[in-house]
Amino acid sequence: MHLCLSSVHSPAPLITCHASPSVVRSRTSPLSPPPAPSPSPTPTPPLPSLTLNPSSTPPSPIPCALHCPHFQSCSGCTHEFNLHRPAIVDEATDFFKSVGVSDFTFDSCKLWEWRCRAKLAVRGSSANPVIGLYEEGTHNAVDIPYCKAHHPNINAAVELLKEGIRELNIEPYDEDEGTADLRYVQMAVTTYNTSLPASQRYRNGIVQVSLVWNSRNESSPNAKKLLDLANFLWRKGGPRSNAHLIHSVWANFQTSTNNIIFGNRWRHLIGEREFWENVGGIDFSLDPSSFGQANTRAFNILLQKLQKCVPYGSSVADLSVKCVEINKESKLSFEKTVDRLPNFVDSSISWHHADTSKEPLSWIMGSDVVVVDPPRKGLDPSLLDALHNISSMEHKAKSPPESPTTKVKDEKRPWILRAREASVQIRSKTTSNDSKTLPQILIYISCGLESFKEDCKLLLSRKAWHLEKAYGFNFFPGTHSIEILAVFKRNKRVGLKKKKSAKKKKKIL
Ligand SMILES: C[S@@+](CC[C@H](N)C(=O)[O-])C[C@H]1O[C@@H](n2cnc3c(N)ncnc32)[C@H](O)[C@@H]1O
Repeated sequence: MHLCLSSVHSPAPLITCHASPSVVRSRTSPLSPPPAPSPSPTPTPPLPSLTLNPSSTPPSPIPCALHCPHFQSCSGCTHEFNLHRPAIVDEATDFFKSVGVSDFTFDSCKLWEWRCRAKLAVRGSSANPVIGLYEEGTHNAVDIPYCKAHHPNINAAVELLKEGIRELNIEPYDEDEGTADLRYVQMAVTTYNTSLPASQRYRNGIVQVSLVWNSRNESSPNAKKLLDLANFLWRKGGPRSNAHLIHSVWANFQTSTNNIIFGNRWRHLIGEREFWENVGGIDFSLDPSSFGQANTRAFNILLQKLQKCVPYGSSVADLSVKCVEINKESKLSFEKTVDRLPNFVDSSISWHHADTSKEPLSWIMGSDVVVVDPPRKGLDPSLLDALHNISSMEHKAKSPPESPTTKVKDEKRPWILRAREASVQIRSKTTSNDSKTLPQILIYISCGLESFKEDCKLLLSRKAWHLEKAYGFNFFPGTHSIEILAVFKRNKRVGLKKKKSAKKKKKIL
C-alpha cells in the first residue's frame, strides 16, 4: 500500500465512443488482471515471422467492440462490447449515489493496445511453444497472437521469444512434471524516449523481458540456454536490429511447484538496467519485481484528477510524502525516482519498508493526506480499523502524545525496528511532519469495486469520514473491472460511543 502525493501535468487524449450496441456478450466469471482491445488507429509495426490469420482483424461494424478471435478461449477479456463503458460503471454510479455522491464520472482512454505490462505462461513444446494466458478455469495456456489488449510491441516480443525457443531448443515448462526451462515471461513496456516527439513515444515503446527460469540460479546446468536466449532476443530485437523492440532482458529464478510466478532471485542479463517511465508529470524508475500499473495512459489521467484533490496551501506547500511499501525491492527505484524530481519540488520524502497492516497508526499519524492504493482485495482490516476509529484518536493526539512515531528510543518491536532500518529519508529540507497530525483527507484508489464498497461503507458508518468525490477510470477495457479514485474528508469530531472493531464489522457488511 502506498502513501503518496503526486504532481501531474500534460493531459492524455481521451477516447470517447458513442455508438454502443445493447448486445452484451460476456463470460460469467471475470478473471483477475485483464487484457482487452481492437482496431488500432495507427499502423502496427511489423512482427517478426508471425503468420496472421486474416480473420483476426475483420472490418468492424461495431465501434468499441473487442473483435478478438481469442475471446472465447483466452481468459483475459470477459466483455466483447461497449469497451468504452462497461456495465459495472452503472453499478458504481448507483453505489456512489447511495452514499451521497451523485456526480460520479467515468473517463475512458485507449480501448485497445492499452496493456503495457503482461505476465504470460510459457507452455507447449520447443517446436511449438504456446505463450499466453490460461483458458478460463484451467491451467491450459492459450496462444494469443495479436492480442488486442497488448501494446503492439509486447505482441512482437512474444513472437520473437517463440522464434528463440524454437531455434535454441528451449523447453517450455511442464506443469505436471515440474520440469523444463522457461515457465513464464513478464513483458513491460517503457515509452520513455525523450529523443522522440511526445506523440510517437507510446507507439515506439520498447519491452523489458523477464524470463522466469526453472532453476535455482545462473550456475544451474540449463543456464547456458538462458544466456543464449537473452542474446538471441538482443541480437534480433535490440537497438542494432531492424526492429528495435527489446529494452532489456532479465532472469527470475523460480523452482517452486506452487502457483507463484516469481521467485526471489533476479538477474539483469542484457540491455539497459534502468527502466524509466513518465506518468503524472514525473519520471519514475521501476524494478522488474515491483508492482507497475498495466495501463499507464489511464493511470496518467487518474493522477491528473488526484492532483486536484490534494489541496494546495499550507499543508501542500511543504509537501511531505511518506511512501510505505511491503516490497523491499522497490527501495532502489524510489531513490532513483526521487533523484530525478525537479528542484522546485520542496518536499520531505521518505520511503519505508513496512507492512501497513502492522501498527497502521504509525503510518497514518503525521500526515494531512493519506493515499491508499491497496491490492484488489481491499484494505487490510487493521488499517481500515485505524482509519475508521480515527475520531477517537483526536483527543489522544491533543493530549501529551503517546503516538507510535514519538516513542522512537523505547521501541522494541522487531518489525518496527526492521522497518526503521530499511527506511530512506530524502530531501528533508522542511521538516513538516507533526506526529500528532491526523489526516483530514483520505484518497482511496481501488481496482476492486466490490471490496471498495465494503471498505467505503465501513469508513462512512461511524461518521468519521464523508465521501466527497468519486471518479472511475477505464483501466481494463474488455473486462468487468474499473479503477476508482475516491476522496474522503474527515468530519468534525463526533461522539465516541459504541466502539466496534472493523474486523468484526467488515465480516457483517
Ligand atoms: C495496487 S498496487 C499500487 C502501487 C502504487 N500505488 C502504484 O500505482 O504503482 C498495491 C501496492 O501495495 C503494496 N502492498 C500490498 N500489501 C501491503 C501492505 N500490507 N503494506 C504495505 N504495502 C503493501 C504492494 O506491494 C503494491 O506495490
